[in-house]
Amino acid sequence: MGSGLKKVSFGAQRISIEDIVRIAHQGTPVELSTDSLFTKKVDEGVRFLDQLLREEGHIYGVTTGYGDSCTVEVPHSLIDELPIHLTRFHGCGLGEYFTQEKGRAILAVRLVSLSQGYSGVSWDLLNLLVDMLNKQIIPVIPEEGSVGASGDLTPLSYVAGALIGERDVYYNDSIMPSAEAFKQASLKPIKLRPKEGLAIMNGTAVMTALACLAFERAEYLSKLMARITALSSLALKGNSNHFDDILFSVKPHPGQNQIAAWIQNDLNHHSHPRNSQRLQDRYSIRCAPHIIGVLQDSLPWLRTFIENELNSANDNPIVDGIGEHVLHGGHFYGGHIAMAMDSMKNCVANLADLADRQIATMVDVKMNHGLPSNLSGAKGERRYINHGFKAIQIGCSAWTAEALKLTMPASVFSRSTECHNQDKVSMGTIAARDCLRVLQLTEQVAAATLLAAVQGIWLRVEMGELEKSSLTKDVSMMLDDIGSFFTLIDEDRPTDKLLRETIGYIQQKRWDLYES
Ligand SMILES: N[C@@H](Cc1ccc(O)cc1)C(=O)O
Repeated sequence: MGSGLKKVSFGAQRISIEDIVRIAHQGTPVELSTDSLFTKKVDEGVRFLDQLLREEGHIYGVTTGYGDSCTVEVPHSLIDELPIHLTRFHGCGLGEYFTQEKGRAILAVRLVSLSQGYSGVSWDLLNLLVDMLNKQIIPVIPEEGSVGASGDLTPLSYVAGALIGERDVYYNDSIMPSAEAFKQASLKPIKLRPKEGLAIMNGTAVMTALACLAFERAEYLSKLMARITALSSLALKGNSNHFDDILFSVKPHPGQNQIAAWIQNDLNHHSHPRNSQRLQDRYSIRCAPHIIGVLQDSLPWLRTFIENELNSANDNPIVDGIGEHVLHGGHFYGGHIAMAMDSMKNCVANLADLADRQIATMVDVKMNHGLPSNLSGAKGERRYINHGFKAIQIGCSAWTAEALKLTMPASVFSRSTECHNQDKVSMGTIAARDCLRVLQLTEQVAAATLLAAVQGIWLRVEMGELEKSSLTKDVSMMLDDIGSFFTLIDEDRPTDKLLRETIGYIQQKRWDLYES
């Protein structure tokens, strides 16, 4: 995994969402930049912290307790032990464990923050993070226990713990103590220098990593829902006038117009009606650009929020070694990611609802313009015992309800915690986890609706009501490809494997949608 790919360089360039996604999915190798300003920042940060400690003997988080305990002075003889204690008392994470993929994203995102050069960490620490990513030694991190404002302290303590050889990691297809994995990979755990425990843990890496992974899935879903809408419209003998470019020129949301243009092309709609005789389709077809467009128009600001957080020194205190300042603030606060994730999950769940309404229309003879009940492909007497897409449509109702239920914003559930030191927190990590779950559920509804629309189109062709030759090249190619793993449902059969396969294809972005 990973070898042979172009390395992602940390320290000088801005890192993109796509860089993090590549590292997560493909294990793309990483390296530290040799840029002279970056090198100087790291060198000076380490030097300045040592000097300050020698000359003044007092630095928050180095010679004091943490957070509310900052008034506790730590005797110099115990300073070395302090960061180890930070990693250990935060070892209380619960819940499921993040997958290796997510773990890789988290490691990489923390490395982006530390390689801004404002955390006062050593080359040994940065190099070990790079080695762990390149040798695929990935901390096993529990998902729960972060309020997302004093940083993702608890989950990130599993990164810090792994670096010092005390926690479990995924390595070579098994889970083992990091000390053992390091031995097998000829690496050595580090001894944390003063402030390094805080530097690893005091930031937003977990929520930001999840946000990067969520973004690329949402971006694809937006396009996929445009294609599914076009296919649903074809299956339903819908009215292509609803996506007319003159119509959309009078409402200037660019993302909405992009979605309408894609659907218009898919429907081969090129002439404009003088006075349309056609009836108006239901909102789940007619207003699809207005619904998908909200996500499409949000993608640019979501990207800005996520990538600015990603490329920040989200740590406390900030160590400016060159200017010789230790600056105390709240850069571990994940408010932007919390808002991005709460907003994204709302936009995405609306797509689940949209697709759910489309499949509901296609299976119902009261609304589907002459398609068979439940889209069943059974003929003659066989029709009496076959139920087509009935249960799949019921499943969509369940997945959609679950997605909609999760749209409750997490960011409004701030709780005062840690003896009221952290009296306002972001809950961004909870928002990001919810967002990923909403994405999964929405991909499920999208897969079901995609298959239903394809079945509907095949039935229309069979009924002689749709000419294959009237379809665009892109739509035909996608239909042919889907035909390679999905055959018309005429006799009832279990469809769980087919659905899972289709969801997998969505997550792998199997279809190059609207790229040419
Ligand atoms: N995030 C706190 C530090 C902290 C660390 C660990 C804690 O358990 C609590 C607080 C700060 O920088 O101010």
